[in-house]
Amino acid sequence: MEQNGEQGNLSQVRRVVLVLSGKGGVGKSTITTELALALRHAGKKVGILDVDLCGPSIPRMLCAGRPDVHQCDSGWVPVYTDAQQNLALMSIGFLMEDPDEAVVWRGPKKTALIGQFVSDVAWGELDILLVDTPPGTSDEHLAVLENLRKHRVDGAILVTTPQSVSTGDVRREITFCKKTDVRILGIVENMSGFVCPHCSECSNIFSRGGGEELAKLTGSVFLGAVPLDPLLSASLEDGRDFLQAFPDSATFSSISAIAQTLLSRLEG
Ligand SMILES: Nc1ncnc2c1ncn2[C@@H]1O[C@H](COP(=O)(O)OP(=O)(O)OP(=O)(O)O)[C@@H](O)[C@H]1O
Ligand code: SF4
Repeated sequence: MEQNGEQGNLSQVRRVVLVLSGKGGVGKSTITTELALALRHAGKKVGILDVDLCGPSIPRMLCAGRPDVHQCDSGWVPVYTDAQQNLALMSIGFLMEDPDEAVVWRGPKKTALIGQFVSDVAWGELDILLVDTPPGTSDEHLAVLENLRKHRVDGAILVTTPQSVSTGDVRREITFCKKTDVRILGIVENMSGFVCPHCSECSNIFSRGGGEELAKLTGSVFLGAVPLDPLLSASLEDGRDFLQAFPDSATFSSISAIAQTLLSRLEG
């Protein structure tokens, strides 16, 4: 593919933020999607780069389907999920004919593909690009970092659940960020309490507050907690904008507050 100069495709992207989690299923893609929507509601021009090869779920959450992606002179053209073109998405899933094929790829093939993918999207002007990575820490993460770093990486958000805080997965992420010199913008505790679908009362079915405690212990910032909310999972299944549909919910307030704290961290 014709290139647009060194990392030219990211040259108009003001902030680049990685979203990491110690293990799968903790809601990393959910938090990426909801933060992107909250930032867009706050008037920002946002992009999501979904490099989760083994489970590219963001297109489903944003109801983007499997579009034919096109190339222009400067790279792959992202898919816009809104009429105003304020939320751009590029998923590695768009480029795979068979979504199961990545499972059998060997390490070098994965890292080469990810490296090229990161460099080859024609983002245009963006306030923030959120990068949804695979769970854990791997060579794929290093390939993402190496390629983004030619332009910039402003930091990482770590997503955890109350239970995984105690298993050490998040600590490994923190060590990864420290070793690779990536600024930790903060920790998000997801599935923190359960919102009753009948009365909207939030109950703590698991322990709560572990993310905040971990943030204190490791000298990181606690960005906030998001409850397990059946209305949120239903919205994600339908590809509906939860923040637009439920602006009075406590979950809406939590997500918006996290987005605001993130913005001030990026400015600070
Ligand atoms: N706060 C929440 N409230 C309701 N449902 C949630 C919440 N967070 C995540 N989920 C649901 O949990 C499931 C897993 O979430 P998600 O795909 O975001 O996890 P993940 O960490 O990105 O997983 P992986 O990286 O392994 O693909 C999804 O079906 C999502 O809808
Ligand atoms: S929180 Fe209230 S409405 Fe919901 S299940 Fe419990 S008692 Fe019923």
